[in-house]
Amino acid sequence: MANIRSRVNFKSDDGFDASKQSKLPDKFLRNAPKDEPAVRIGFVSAAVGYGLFAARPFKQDEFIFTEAPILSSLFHEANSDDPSLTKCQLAAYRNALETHGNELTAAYPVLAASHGFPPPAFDEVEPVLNSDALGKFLAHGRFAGSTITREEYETFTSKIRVNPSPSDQDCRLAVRNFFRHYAFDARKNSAGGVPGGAKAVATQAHGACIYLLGSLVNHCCTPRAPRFSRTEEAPPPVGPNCCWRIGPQGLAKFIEKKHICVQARRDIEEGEQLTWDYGKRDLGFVCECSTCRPPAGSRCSVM
Ligand SMILES: C[S@@+](CC[C@H](N)C(=O)[O-])C[C@H]1O[C@@H](n2cnc3c(N)ncnc32)[C@H](O)[C@@H]1O
Repeated sequence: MANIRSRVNFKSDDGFDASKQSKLPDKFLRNAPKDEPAVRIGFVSAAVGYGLFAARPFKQDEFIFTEAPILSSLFHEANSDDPSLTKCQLAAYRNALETHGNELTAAYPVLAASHGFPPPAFDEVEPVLNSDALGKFLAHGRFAGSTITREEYETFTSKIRVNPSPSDQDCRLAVRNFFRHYAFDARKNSAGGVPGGAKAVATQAHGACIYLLGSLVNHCCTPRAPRFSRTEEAPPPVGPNCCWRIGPQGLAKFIEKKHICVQARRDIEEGEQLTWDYGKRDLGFVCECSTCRPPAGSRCSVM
């Protein structure tokens, strides 16, 4: 994918060098995530796109991974039409493309296509998906590659429309939409909620962050409490299995400013998709989660 870097020629600096932030002195590490394969990227469906999957079992409350942002910028849903905000977001994306073009294009092919970069062929993208490239911002926990097959990738990317000659305005709109769906509010002590959430407030001091892996976690609706009698067997666990927080708080002193930390809400099996509840009423997409569409044969526990 050398063509991406050689074609990218933008100048800007969002001033955050994640690679310098990812190592902490041991004294700050309290119960940090284990440094063994934690997550892998996989394909959920053509409608949902990629997702993140457990590469090993996790116990309830276990820390899964901590990751520095690949890019950060300003974001405020209520002011998302403000040209100065979209200008900052575009500059941040272009800046990140210069240094991390291959990873960004592999992780977010739709956004790249809106900037005129067609999805790379599977043979080009597979080494990126399968190497540590997508896990390069992990401070704790390790990336275990991808399970995406050629067929899945090609089916997914064949539906992506490339804008052959995007204007600056096209690019700004695409990046704004991207921030709505992928950015996390990185205010001190933010947790739970939703990437690009309505409460996301961004000023110079509070950036909105995109994470190579963290931003690939999909939404799952929280079911209402299941009703079952004492004699009945408890239904299998459903609903979101993870939660997140950004920045140091509580006992998790190992979390750096602007780093996202992902934690298990309940026991998670190897291979299970990681999800959390975006918490928004208007999600901006038709929900395909396991609560709304339980797998065939499973008992619905939403009452
Ligand atoms: C934060 S991204 C998650 C990663 C995304 N699947 C991808 O491939 O880039 C959020 C986007 O993923 C899709 N998505 C996430 N959860 C979904 C769900 N439960 N049902 C349908 N689409 C979902 C929507 O397109 C949403 O805008």
